Amino acid sequence: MCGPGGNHMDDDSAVFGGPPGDGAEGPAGGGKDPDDADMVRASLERVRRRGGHVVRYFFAHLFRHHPHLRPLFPALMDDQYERLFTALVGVVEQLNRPGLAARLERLGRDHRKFGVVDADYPAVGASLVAALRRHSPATWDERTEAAWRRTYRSIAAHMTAGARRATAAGEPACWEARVVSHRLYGDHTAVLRAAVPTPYPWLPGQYATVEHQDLPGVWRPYSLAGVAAADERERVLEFHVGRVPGGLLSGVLCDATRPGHRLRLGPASGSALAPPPGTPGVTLIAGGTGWAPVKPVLDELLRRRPAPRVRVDAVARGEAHFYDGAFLDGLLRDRPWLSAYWWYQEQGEGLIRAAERLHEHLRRRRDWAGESVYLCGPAGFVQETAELLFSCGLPPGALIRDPLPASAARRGHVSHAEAFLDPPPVHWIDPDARIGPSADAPAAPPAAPPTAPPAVAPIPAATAAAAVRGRTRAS
Ligand SMILES: NC(=O)C1=CN([C@@H]2O[C@H](COP(=O)(O)OP(=O)(O)OC[C@H]3O[C@@H](n4cnc5c(N)ncnc54)[C@H](O)[C@@H]3O)[C@@H](O)[C@H]2O)C=CC1
Repeated sequence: MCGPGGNHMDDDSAVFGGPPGDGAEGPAGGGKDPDDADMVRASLERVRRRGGHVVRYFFAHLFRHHPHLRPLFPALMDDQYERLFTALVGVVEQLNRPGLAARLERLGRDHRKFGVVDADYPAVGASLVAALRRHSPATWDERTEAAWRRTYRSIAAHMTAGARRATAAGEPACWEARVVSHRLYGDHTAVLRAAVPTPYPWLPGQYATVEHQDLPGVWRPYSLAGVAAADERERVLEFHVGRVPGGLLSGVLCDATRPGHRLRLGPASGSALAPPPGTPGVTLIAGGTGWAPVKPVLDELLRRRPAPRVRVDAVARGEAHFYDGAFLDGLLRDRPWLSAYWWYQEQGEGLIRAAERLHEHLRRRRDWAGESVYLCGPAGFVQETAELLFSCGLPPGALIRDPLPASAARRGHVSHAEAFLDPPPVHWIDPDARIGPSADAPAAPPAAPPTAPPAVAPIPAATAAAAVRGRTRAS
């Protein structure tokens, strides 16, 4: 477990707020005056075009007046600017909406891993107001400033309340973990396992933010993979790390991580859990390392009695990219009734050819009634596949997926200003989506011994030729 005094800033969240301690004031973030939210929104809208400057000024102001806070942030601040502004925009857009209070409380809980304490909130709030004031000289007035101050007091009150509640409940700020195995597949994906000395509760489909000993302050979310029994699962965690070109943590986790290295983990989060017990049929669709959350979800489904009808569609760039093929091969050997298909492109084919093949197959399927679909992978793939499934008649409520990454919407933006004019949706690692396994989410069903296989969903004749069970090019 980590003690206080960590030095981190999350990837998807940011410290902001006013003086804490005077209690939540009405609806989250709204302050006492119902007009505050409108004033704050309008004020933020006016500086959006200069968002990059606002955030840089904010950090300069903060570190100048409170240099002791500098170590709470990573050495390299580059993407911190955008993360902070995105988080700020995300919260301001939700002012006075239901659910924001709970979101802020979870955010406060998660900020404990950075070493943030109650006393830091006023400093951050003051620098934020200073930055906003500085960048809206023509429109800033006393009423605007008062609205921001009230709003931040309310936000900070919810965040600090969440942090205090988690601490009082005995939840660690973060968990220490030690790498016990590391394997790099091809040049693209590392599968690593890490042991945690204390139980780390999580549910299939959730993720953890991870920090490596050599990159203090750089936290990134990774889905929790692995398929051991629940008690063991809490002690040995598996992560699948795809190399991100130019990425910081993924490079270290792929190339410079060895058994014995220390990691720190934030609490398990995420609401894209396995379909509820009783779901008759489930299609699991994974693109690339989107396989990581699908793996434990599949394991959970296979343990259910009666087991649902399960079909797996895994998509990758090439045969070599099925880094966990041996695991799926093993499942297929032991369960002849399980449907699992690999879709990949041949050398020389375009990146999305495999996805196109899968989509052709999905389009021909006619058995969507009562089916649930669990979908993970690259944002573009998830978005296109979801649209296709809806057009095939899958009800939106039958699709389980994480929110799309903000980076998907940022593609093509050349400046902060553009990104702020066309704000991204929240990252799939979205505080909104955070559910503490013990608090809000249903408990994982107990493991059951294998019994008779469920009925097999026959592949429609028209698609049989297009999808081959096992590790085969789907042409
Ligand atoms: N909860 C979730 O949704 C999770 C999402 N991920 C995300 O999945 C991604 C995996 O990356 P890699 O393993 O490098 O996968 P990748 O980039 O190798 O893509 C895998 C396959 O997906 C298809 N694909 C990729 N981009 C596409 C697009 N724009 N349109 C249609 N099809 C496309 C292609 O057929 C490709 O072969 C990462 O971005 C990661 O953040 C990973 C884990 C969980």
